[in-house]
Amino acid sequence: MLDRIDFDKLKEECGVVGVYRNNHDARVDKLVYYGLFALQHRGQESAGIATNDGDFAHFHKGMGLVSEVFNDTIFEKLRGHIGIGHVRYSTTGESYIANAQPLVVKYRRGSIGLAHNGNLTNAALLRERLEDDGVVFQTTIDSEVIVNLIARYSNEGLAYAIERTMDLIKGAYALVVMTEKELIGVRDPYGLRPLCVGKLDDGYVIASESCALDVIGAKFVKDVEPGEMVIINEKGMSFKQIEKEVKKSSCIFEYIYFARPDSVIDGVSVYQARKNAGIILANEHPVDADMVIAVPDTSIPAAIGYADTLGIPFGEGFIKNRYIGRTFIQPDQTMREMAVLIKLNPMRQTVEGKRIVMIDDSIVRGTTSGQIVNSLKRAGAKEVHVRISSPPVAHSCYYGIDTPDRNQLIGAIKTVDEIREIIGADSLGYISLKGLKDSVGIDDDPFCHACFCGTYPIEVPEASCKKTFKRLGGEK
Ligand SMILES: O=P(O)(O)OC[C@H]1O[C@H](OP(=O)(O)OP(=O)(O)O)[C@H](O)[C@@H]1O
Ligand SMILES: NC(=O)CC[C@H](N)C(=O)O
Ligand SMILES: [Mg+2]
Repeated sequence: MLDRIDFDKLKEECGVVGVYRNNHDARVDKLVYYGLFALQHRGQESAGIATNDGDFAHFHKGMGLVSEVFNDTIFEKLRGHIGIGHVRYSTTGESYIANAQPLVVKYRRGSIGLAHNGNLTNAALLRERLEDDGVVFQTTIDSEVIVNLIARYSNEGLAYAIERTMDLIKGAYALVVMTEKELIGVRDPYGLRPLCVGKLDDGYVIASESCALDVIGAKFVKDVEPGEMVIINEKGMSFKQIEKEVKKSSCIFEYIYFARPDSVIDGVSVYQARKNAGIILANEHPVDADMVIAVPDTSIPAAIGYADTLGIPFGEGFIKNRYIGRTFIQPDQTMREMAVLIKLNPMRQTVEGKRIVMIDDSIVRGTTSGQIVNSLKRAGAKEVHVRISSPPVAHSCYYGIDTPDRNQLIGAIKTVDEIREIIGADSLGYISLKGLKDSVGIDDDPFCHACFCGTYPIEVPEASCKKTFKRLGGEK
């Protein structure tokens, strides 16, 4: 049997988009599609679009990339002036078609479509309670708990149902929810996952990142605030603050790695935050070298900031094969070891004989750094100094990043010097947590940085981990 290598270790986060057009004869299918296309970096396992024409819901979901899942025949049936879409990276429940989103449920009041980015920390418990009440689940994802609760409370309208549901669900969620009449977006009270709103000439868009608004010609209106709901219907767009009690704790990893650099999240340009991190990293860990290189693509802005600050030329040290998908079929163990090289090939022409500073955004298991430092040396680099624009990842995330068990996190089990030795670097420096926070530059530390410091904004009961869900779902 062929072996599969997972190239995307912590890559994705799920992306959501919702579009509402005032004219009931207008269609949203292509707008949702292009919005999802812009959010593809957030999830590559499955993609789906659900629309509503005012009377009926239509949907299509499939495994793979947005471009692989949809075609003209499928668009034919995705009629309607309201629509939502989702690209998935699984956090609770396996990656298979039944777990693809959006979820669409039909019941006596009509239909509810829901797309979720994030991860609930009490889904297992809520699911058990719902099952005790006779609810039957069709998927093993946490998001189905949310849609069930919304349906249960929907006798007084969608906004009320979501509000009631928010009293019960805990954890990370940025949702877009749709009925025959309206589109609602909501961000959890901690604001763990991003969500923003834009305006079209004839309607509105809600999306995980502002880059999705740009591609469909929507004008950015605002970020949805933590605990805030945006309600879009025939009366226009309105906002309602649901919860204010907790301290904002948005995921700082969005700035480091997840989000696209052309997005602006909570008023901060992701590109600028990454570049600032490079500048701060240069001040915290300078080194005498001939060339600064990035591990493409995420760390390019940080590498530019680092190079500019120390007056060292920035160069291209790797060529990235852009055609590698989520998994790569490997014939044998020897090829397995070449996996990272297939993705990132060093440029002998630029690195040979030079003292190189290699900037990457993070070290999680240490696989990438270990293999590419080695490959740079084989390509003739005289010295390789590694600088990382985030602190050591030493704690698992329960809010939507698929970081492995703690004992697989190299930052949790090894010292910086041990890691330097393991990856074969001549020196290794990580940005400090303070430096990272300063790079984003928002006062009062409105971030979750539990993966670095181990302080979790929301309690994480053992039973809520995804393994429990896999068991509940009877999966392998
Ligand atoms: O220490 P590791 O376990 O190797 O994880 C860290 C690496 O993973 C990510 O890259 P990834 O290859 O997932 O995606 P990218 O090409 O978008 O940077 C990240 O940018 C680091 O390069
Ligand atoms: N990465 C995510 O946001 C995942 C959403 C949801 N928990 C799922 O597994 O489908
Ligand atoms: Mg990388």
